[in-house]
This record gives sequence, structure tokens and C-alpha cells, in this order.
Amino acid sequence: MNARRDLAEAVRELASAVAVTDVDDPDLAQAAASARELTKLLRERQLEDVPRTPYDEAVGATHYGWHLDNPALPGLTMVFEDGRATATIPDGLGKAYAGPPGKLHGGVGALLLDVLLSSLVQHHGVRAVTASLTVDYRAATRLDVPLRITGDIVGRSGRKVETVGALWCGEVATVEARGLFVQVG
Ligand SMILES: CCCCCCCCCCCCCC(=O)SCCNC(=O)CCNC(=O)[C@H](O)C(C)(C)COP(=O)(O)OP(=O)(O)OC[C@H]1O[C@@H](n2cnc3c(N)ncnc32)[C@H](O)[C@@H]1OP(=O)(O)O
Repeated sequence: MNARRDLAEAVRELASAVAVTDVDDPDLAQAAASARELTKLLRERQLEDVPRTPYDEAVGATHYGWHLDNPALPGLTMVFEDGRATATIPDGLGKAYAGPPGKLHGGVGALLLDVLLSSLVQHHGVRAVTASLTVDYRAATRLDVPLRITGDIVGRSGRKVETVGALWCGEVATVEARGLFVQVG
């Protein structure tokens, strides 16, 4: 793992710890001061945009990574096989991503599906943006359990690409989505 990715992972771990820490105020204050010191160090040189795998690398690829170096979002490594996309999050997502107590925030499920479906469309060589994402929450998604995300293209007409996807917790599709992507450029 390179240094940037390792830092992103360390910050995700920090965010998880911060979300549920119960240490005393002096320790919180010390942690805040340390965090601000680090922020100061990292601001000494900044990029114009978040580093990401170039979109073009998704075209025809078997693997594609999304925001692996951005600790504010869950990184996702997708696998493309036989025209379909799959991603796994082996350890699941932790309490930093909670919505209802002990369960995943619905918006995070929608985010994961949008990421996977848009990457799938790009994998098929269509530069497109999300025009519409319809999400059905079928069951609560548990935290800290393995998750899987799948996606397929189900239709194409002119500039429009229709997709379906699901977020799986074991054998249960907890979130289902239909995504419409419109080709740009
Ligand atoms: C940002 C640029 C990035 C470029 C690189 C891409 C790489 C990958 C990026 C990865 C991104 C990651 C994912 C992200 O985060 S993408 C970020 C979130 N998405 C956006 O910001 C998109 C914002 N919207 C737009 O830019 C425009 O509205 C688009 C481009 C979508 C269409 O405006 P445009 O003026 O171009 O086209 P049109 O209006 O003639 O419509 C064309 C056809 O589509 C149909 N339609 C449209 N909207 C809807 C709708 N809501 N429901 C149902 N249908 C809809 C419409 O009826 C028509 O159908 P038809 O009459 O032909 O049958």
C-alpha cells in the first residue's frame, strides 16, 4: 500500500474512533489539537482535486478503484466480469456511517450504488453522468458486516443507459436501485 492510501485508511480509522469515542474532555482536547497540527502539515501542499483513478482506466478494465485515497468516503474496488459490476466491502462499514442506531445511513447505500453503476457505464465506454437514481430500501443494512454491491446494464437507447443494482447483506438485497445515466461529451 502506498503512503497516500495508507494515510487515507488511517484517517478512516480515526473517523470511526472519533464517532464513538467516550474518553474524557482533556483527552478530546488533546486529540483535537493533534488533529489540527496534522491538518496544518497536510495543507502545506495541496492538489487541485482529489486523486482518483482516471475515468478512462475504467473502460474495458477488470478492476476499477474509486476514491481509495479520499478518507471522507468509503473507498470501493470494483470488479467487472461478463458485463456486470461487483464490489465487496469485506469488513462492512462502521458506526461513522450510521443512520438509524446500528444501521447504515440510507444515503451511503445510495452513494455506493451510484458509484458502482456509474463506473459500470464508464466501463462499457460511455462517458455519462447520473440523471436519475431511484432507491428502494428493502431492509436495514447492518454495520460491520460484509457487504456486496452488484450492478447490471439493462437497457440502452440513444444517449441513455439504464442500470439496476443492489446492496447485499448476506443473501438479502437491503437496497435496490435503478440508475439512468446520460452520455455527455
Ligand atoms: C460532469 C462531467 C463529467 C464528464 C466525465 C464523465 C465520466 C464519468 C463521471 C462519473 C460520474 C459519477 C456519478 C455522478 O456523481 S454524476 C453527478 C450527478 N449528476 C449530475 O450532476 C448530472 C446533472 N444533470 C445534467 O448534467 C443534465 O441534466 C443531463 C446531462 C443528465 C441531461 O441533460 P442534457 O441536456 O444533456 O440531455 P436532455 O435533457 O436532452 O436528456 C437526454 C435524455 O435523457 C432523459 N433524461 C434526462 N434527465 C432525466 C431524468 N432525470 N429522468 C429521466 N430521464 C431523463 C431526457 O428525457 C432525454 O431522453 P430522450 O428524450 O432522449 O428519450
